[in-house]
Amino acid sequence: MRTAQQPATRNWRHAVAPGGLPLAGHALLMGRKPLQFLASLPAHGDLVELRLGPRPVYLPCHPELIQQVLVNARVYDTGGPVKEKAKPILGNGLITSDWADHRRQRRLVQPAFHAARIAKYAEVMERECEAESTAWTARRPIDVSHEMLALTARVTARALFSTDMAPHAVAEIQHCLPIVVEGAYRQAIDPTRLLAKLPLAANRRFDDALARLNQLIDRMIDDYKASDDGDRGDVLSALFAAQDDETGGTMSDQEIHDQVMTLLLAGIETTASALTWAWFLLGRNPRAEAALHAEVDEVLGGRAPRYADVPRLAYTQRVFSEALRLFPPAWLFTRTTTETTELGGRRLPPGSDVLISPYVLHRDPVLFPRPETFDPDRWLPERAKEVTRGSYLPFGGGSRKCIGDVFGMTEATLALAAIAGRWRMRPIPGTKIRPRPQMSLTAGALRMIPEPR
Ligand code: HEM
Repeated sequence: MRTAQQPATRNWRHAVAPGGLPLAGHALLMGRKPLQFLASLPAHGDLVELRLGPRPVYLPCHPELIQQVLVNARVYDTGGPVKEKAKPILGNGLITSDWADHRRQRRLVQPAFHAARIAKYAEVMERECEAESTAWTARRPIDVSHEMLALTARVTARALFSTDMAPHAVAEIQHCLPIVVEGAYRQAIDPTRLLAKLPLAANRRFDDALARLNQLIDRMIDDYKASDDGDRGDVLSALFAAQDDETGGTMSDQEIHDQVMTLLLAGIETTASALTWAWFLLGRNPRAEAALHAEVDEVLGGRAPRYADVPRLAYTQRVFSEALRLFPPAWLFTRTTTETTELGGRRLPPGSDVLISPYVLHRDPVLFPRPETFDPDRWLPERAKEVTRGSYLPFGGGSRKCIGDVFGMTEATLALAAIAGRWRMRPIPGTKIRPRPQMSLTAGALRMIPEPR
């Protein structure tokens, strides 16, 4: 019998995932229907072994085992083939650095995300959310995915670089980022590593978009260094000002470049995907939509939301938290063991790949009753305290927990409130979307009709 709360001494249940084939293992199942396949595995054990080709990989399904992996970042490092393929794109920044260097980098980048800086970035969020919510035409259908991506690209670009070059940078990022994200994902899942070398139009587009993003970041860095503005209140200024408490060291231009690229790739599509899912879910749940409208009307009384309103937009935040539970943008991430270790009573040799899937965890009926139901009030304080510790991980955990969690939550709360204050987002009957497990768990195009409220 599976239960959520179990003593540490219990006998963990191990299983090999069913359905493996002699050579391919579970690679075909993972390739075809990764979400359904992975979500079926907790029923088999607390730690499930699968094979992707010849390599065994491990999926811890119990929150306690997942915590063990996340908090022990030295033994469970971010390694393996996926990271090697990400390095030419992201360089050596927070996502790609190994354990020892990551600690130093995190000390240097963290100040850019302190509360006082977020308050400054929130001014950009307020402006951009207001601009987005006033740009639509009543009853003219929009692609919500496209709009949310444009919004989060503008917010992130302007929070990173608050200069006169911002409008150009925004357009360039909006154009290049989706191409780079899509290409990076294709490379990440290509076991042959040949795809990237073929003379395909898609590869040329990817190379061009990546080169343009790199040039843009270099120009922003040169521009900052040439100016004597000091602290402009943007992320770039914070990265230049950062000094390591332990060593007194600062970041080189190349390191700053790599962090900026990392922030662009980690911060834009994730928040946009979750916002898109939130609108999709609200469109199918009139009661939740009505509760959102009621809160926004009461707190804002018809004006645009401000950063200071965020704590009072509690239902709005619960809507976003629940969208993150059902459709966590980071649906799968990996760790690789750096030494022999033991997980759930099983010996893992060095170089073992471990998969962490917030999607699997968040849809486990043992952890979340009626897991498929969109119920923002799960996150009411009195109900949220019943949720098993470590079972809700939209932002990961341990020392590599998302550095942009508060940034993303603030941005999403302001975006939902600004739009819900003006519009009712009506679904178009017959519209079918399904989650696309790519770099983020995206929705693809989602057409909805904005109706004035
Ligand atoms: C709703 C939006 C977001 C979600 C769901 C999300 C999710 C995550 C998750 C799960 C991780 C951990 C991955 C791992 O452990 O391997 C992560 C890391 C990271 N995220 Fe986010 N993220 C979001 C928004 C943002 C934003 C807005 C930014 C920046 C502006 C950002 C920047 C980063 C960075 C730099 C890392 C690497 C942190 C490190 O290793 O120290 N994310 N994110």
